[in-house]
Amino acid sequence: MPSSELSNERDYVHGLYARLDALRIEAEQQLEAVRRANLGGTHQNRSERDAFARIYEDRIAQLRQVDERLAFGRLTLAEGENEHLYIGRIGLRDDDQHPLLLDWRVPQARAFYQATAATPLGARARRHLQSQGRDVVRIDDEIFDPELLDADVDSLQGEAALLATLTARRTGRMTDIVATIQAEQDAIIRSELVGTLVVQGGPGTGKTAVALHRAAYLLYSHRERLAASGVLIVGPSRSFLQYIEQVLPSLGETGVVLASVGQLYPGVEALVEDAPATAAVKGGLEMASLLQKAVRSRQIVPAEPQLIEVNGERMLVQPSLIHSAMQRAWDTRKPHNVARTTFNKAALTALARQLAEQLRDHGNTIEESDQAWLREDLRTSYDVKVLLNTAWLPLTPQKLLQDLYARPQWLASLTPGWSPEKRALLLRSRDEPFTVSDVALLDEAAELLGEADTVSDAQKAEQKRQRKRDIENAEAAIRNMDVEGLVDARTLAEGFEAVLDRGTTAEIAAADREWTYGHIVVDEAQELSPMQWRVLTRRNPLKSFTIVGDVAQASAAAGTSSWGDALRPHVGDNWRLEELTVNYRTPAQISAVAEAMALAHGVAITRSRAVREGEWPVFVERAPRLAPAVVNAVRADRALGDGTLAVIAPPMRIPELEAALGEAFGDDVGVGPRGLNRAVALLSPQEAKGLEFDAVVVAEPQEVIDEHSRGAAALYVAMTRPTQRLHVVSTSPVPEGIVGESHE
Ligand SMILES: Nc1ncnc2c1ncn2[C@@H]1O[C@H](COP(=O)(O)OP(=O)(O)OP(=O)(O)O)[C@@H](O)[C@H]1O
Repeated sequence: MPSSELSNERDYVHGLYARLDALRIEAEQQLEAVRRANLGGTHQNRSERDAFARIYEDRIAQLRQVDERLAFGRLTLAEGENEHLYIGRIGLRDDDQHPLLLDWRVPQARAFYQATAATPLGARARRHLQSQGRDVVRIDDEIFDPELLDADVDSLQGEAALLATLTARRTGRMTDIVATIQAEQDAIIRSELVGTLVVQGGPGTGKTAVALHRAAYLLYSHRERLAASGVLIVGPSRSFLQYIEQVLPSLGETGVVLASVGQLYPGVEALVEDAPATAAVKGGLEMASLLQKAVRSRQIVPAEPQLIEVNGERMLVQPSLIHSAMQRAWDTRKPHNVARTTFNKAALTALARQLAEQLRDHGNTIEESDQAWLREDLRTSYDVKVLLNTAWLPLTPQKLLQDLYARPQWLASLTPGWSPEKRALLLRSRDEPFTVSDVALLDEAAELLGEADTVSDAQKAEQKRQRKRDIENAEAAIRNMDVEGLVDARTLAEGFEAVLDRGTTAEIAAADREWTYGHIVVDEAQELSPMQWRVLTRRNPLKSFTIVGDVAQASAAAGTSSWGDALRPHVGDNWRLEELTVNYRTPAQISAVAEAMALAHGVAITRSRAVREGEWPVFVERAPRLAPAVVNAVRADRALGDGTLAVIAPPMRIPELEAALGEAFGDDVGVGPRGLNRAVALLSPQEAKGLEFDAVVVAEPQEVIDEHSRGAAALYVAMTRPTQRLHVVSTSPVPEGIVGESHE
């Protein structure tokens, strides 16, 4: 390759950086000007100024964030004025609005990711630019037009650029892959917004990466539609969210709600997992009808007539009076707490009628106009309160669930077909914290119970009106400040909200159980239980989903082994499937051992092609005592190379390993999500889901398998986390399929 080509690219990219710097300086000056501007002292003016200041600050931050790998590709098109298109992390134009760099998400950039020699999509050649700091250090070309050169085109694009990324050391945080997105991945990222898209692929095939880039792409290309409703990204655990949270800002996207399945019910943060058998029961659809029965059973018609006293007058209330009032409430088909208002009104009217008749019978004159005070007497009567509350008590989801778990007789009366053992799985004391599986049940209960008061509805309506006013104000401010084009009114309005502490769309959405999102991305979706799917479909009535996962990795007891089965109750057969087939994470030697183990244990894995060979074999160590052997394995690994390391062990083994590793490596060791910022993370297979590390030590593999019915899948997950080295340490014979070398 002529070196002048490299120096040409270097010059061009330096030009882009000059433009980037100029834009940043301009934004800094504008920020200064806004801060200095004397807009008068009104509240509105101040919030406008602060919102503008925020926008400039965000813009400056964005321009700084894209400094690394600003431009990474070039497409050569037909000869002419725009022969070369440069692709990068953001779009840049010169002073005459002529494009200098295209944002990776614009339609013209598609060819950069998808062109092949067979279908060049209008491109004659593609060039990958690799940079160090602001300098281009290497270029890789693929030629599609034989006129330019006869070349052997590999099916993986930009091989050198890709391999350089894949072998780079991991930091404990995921990074973006904009520069090296592969064709099969790009097609998924740009797939249309509507409908349900399922992305199936083995470990390390880039499902998470693709899901996050798709979120960024959708927010960019459907901004109008999605900015107001927001995008929800659901992951399996807090550690996973911590791992991915940096990726979206680096893609220029912030208007996204990230939540683990334990955080989907506002106000409850569930961190504890149930034992697998309990999780399986709680995740099953029969819980929906159980909760429905539970609510209904709290609407109680008394068996006997009830004697009450109202202002000295004794009344015998017949069960039929209560039943008729209930019927009126049931006819509304409203949730329990909302229908209760109808019940109370109907019961009070009937009681007032009965009281009036009784008083007349006792010789009093009761006019129509007296009905009002009779009702008031009844409403404030202690006996009436007790009578109506006993029949129809207002309930919270938390209380309903706690009662259900803490009252064995009530549970038994609701579940005549269940065995005592099955019921025992749900029983627990009232003060135990809610678990991850409880979150979907709380949500279901909230749906059945409804809001007891309408204050929140009023608040929501006011929030909506306020948002509309904000947008109108923003439009006016944009006209006044003469900055049309820089920012749209919605973004500025978000700025007002943040400045005035009203919360951004994302914050409001996260706090509102009834919020409906424009799109939901679900990662590790194979782990979701049917009850959890119900929560997500309620949050997404348009059913615009991106669902990524691997049914072979399903290790949760209530997870799924078939997308059709999992999705049928929610979207029927209206979903489309895409598959990813290339493993970018795990070297071939490690994948082969993990796959052999999985196959030997009947796990129906999706085979994938590993993109690279590793430098090391799989290390397998049999030892009499676990903790010292794990410490040795960590030491042996550190001698081979550095980078991030995780010890993945059955939950029961974590305390002894924490003690031993802590003694050997001190503060370098962190347990659970905290470990992601340390040199050595100690995790359960559940916590390791979706993550990756340079090296992994799997402790007691047989115990991982034996732990529950899907233990082999959990072990498969653990063994497919490393990007470089895998060590297996065991005090018992290693499970079938695992072969390797000793450290010695
Ligand atoms: N096109 C690409 N260019 C560079 N790196 C990539 C590419 N695709 C995937 N990767 C990298 O491969 C690794 C695995 O990707 P990711 O975590 O998205 O896989 P996954 O399919 O979600 O895996 P698992 O099912 O095991 O959780 C990540 O480090 C990711 O950045």
